Amino acid sequence: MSDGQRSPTRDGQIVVSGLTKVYRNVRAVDNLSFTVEPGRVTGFLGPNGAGKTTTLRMLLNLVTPTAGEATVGGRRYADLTDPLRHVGAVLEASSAHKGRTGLNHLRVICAAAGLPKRRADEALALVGLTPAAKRKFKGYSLGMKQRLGIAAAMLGDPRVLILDEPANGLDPEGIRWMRGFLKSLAQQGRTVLVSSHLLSEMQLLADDVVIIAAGQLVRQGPVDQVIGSMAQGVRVRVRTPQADVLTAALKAESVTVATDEHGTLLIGGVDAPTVGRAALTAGVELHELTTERPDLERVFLELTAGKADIR
Ligand SMILES: Nc1ncnc2c1ncn2[C@@H]1O[C@H](COP(=O)(O)OP(=O)(O)OP(=O)(O)O)[C@@H](O)[C@H]1O
Repeated sequence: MSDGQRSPTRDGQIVVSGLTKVYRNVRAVDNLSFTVEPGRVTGFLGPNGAGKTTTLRMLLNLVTPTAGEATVGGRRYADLTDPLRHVGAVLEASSAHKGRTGLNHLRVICAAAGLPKRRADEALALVGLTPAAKRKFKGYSLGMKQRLGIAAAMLGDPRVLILDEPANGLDPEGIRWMRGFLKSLAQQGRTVLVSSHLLSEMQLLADDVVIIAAGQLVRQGPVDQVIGSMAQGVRVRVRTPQADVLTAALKAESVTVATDEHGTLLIGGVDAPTVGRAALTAGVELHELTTERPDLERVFLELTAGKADIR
């Protein structure tokens, strides 16, 4: 890596260590520590108000921490000699001068950052916006604005990309494009840190997750491991007009039976064929019998339950 950026920390690795931000009466981020590895997409997840944006802003030196620090490749963002060449960031839907074309918008940034003009054309091509290069920003759709924001972040060909809710407002095709694009950046060995509320999308996109709630770390690790760590894994979902009879029949099998708000039974510790046989033996009519595997959404809701309050 250039600029003598060597350190015991791996190039492109993000290390957040004891990071804390206290506003007047709220601990927005509370002694938070985690690492983000290069070559992987890391989903940064948390309920509303968990402290995700504040953390990302501290990483980018836009907010001063009350305590702790965050480094990229062993250096604080403020200490990077040429930050745009190391870290690209997309914090909110891109804004630009309304009358300026997408290409000119990027050229202005290149000029200000001392980057060659051709990077504007390259970055536009990278996000598929070349056909709209000469169109004015005011005519861009929300999806095109998001792409332009990413193009701006890629101008310095950074090793690390940080995005806050990049899928916000995108249509399904836009979301699919974003997924492929971010995965390809990780495959090139870059570090990709993405905050999002869209848990089903994160399950498709992320290799690792960092889950926070109320400013604190709740869980960190590869998505598969985090899902696999669920106390109750696979469960059987049953709808029946004779829930009491089936529950009594299953008690003998020493299984756990819970009921959701619609009266559907959620049965743990047993497989679907066993439930089906118990129902047949007890003469119970079934309207649904399905095996439910844990997913990121279920894990997230279980891990952050009761911590999603507005602070
Ligand atoms: N500038 C500020 N002044 C005072 N409080 C703030 C400020 N910025 C954030 N907060 C508070 O800090 C907490 C964390 O906010 P933050 O925006 O970081 O959460 P978030 O996880 O990004 O939320 P969301 O998912 O809703 O965007 C919230 O309680 C918020 O009200």
